[in-house]
Amino acid sequence: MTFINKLEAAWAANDSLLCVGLDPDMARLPAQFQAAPDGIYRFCTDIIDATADLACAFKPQIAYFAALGAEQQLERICAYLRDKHPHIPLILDSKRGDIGATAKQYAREAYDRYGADAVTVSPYMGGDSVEPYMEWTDRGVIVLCRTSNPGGSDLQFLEVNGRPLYQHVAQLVADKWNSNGQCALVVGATFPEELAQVRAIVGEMPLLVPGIGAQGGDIVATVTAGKTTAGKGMMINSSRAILYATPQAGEDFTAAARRVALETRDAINAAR
Ligand SMILES: O=c1ccn([C@@H]2O[C@H](COP(=O)(O)O)[C@@H](O)[C@H]2O)c(=O)[nH]1
Repeated sequence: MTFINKLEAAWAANDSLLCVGLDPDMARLPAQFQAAPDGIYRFCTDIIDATADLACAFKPQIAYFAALGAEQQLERICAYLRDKHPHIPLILDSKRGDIGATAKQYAREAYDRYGADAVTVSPYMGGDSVEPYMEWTDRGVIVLCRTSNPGGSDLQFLEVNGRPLYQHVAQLVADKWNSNGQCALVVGATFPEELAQVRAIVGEMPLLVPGIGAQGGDIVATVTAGKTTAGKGMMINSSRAILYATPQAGEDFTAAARRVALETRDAINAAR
């Protein structure tokens, strides 16, 4: 099954456009995990089990693991997800970009080592730098287009031939790079007008949309701008707001994460 098929099945099975981000920050983990050698693995798998029926994808951000030398725990988390929740797509957020020979190694890292269904990549080294990822025809290649951070405007908003650069990226991916139908784009929820522009350019192509939750993006504006005609087409990511949800009376961290994930999924669905 391809990444796109798996994503479509997860959208339907869980009635969800919510992508749960896995960004384990040691300082914010519950105390019982901070001292444990496999604390990151246990924290992330607990979050996965608490939210798997509410999510259309999980997205570990590799920096949170690599910074702690915890790549082996990430490998185990990915294996756990594939084993226990095989119908939920795994997106490795690594935002790689390099010459083709090196990109081939990054592709092996994402798809072989971690078994990811899809990986995020930078477009700024051009077509030959993303080609190696495309050779894995059953996997997804999610290209940075209009990122959620304020500084994304420094380059992505530059006018080139009368259009902002991010629109050229969207057009290039839609017209050329997506010949196998395996591409998606990253577009931030913090910029709904640009999200609507990208949707108009790329048709039904899936969009990975970070920026709700901790970054403050508006869910209704995001869904209105980014949904396809069928009311789908997005993986709307929330990481910190779910991982570190403040427990209410009687809740532990998994119940709090589940409550916020449920509220977020339902708020997204109400706007579809
Ligand atoms: O434009 C982008 C691209 C990627 N991200 C990543 O998404 C999550 C967002 O985390 P929150 O806690 O929900 O803010 C994180 O892993 C980023 O690296 C992004 O935010 N914006």
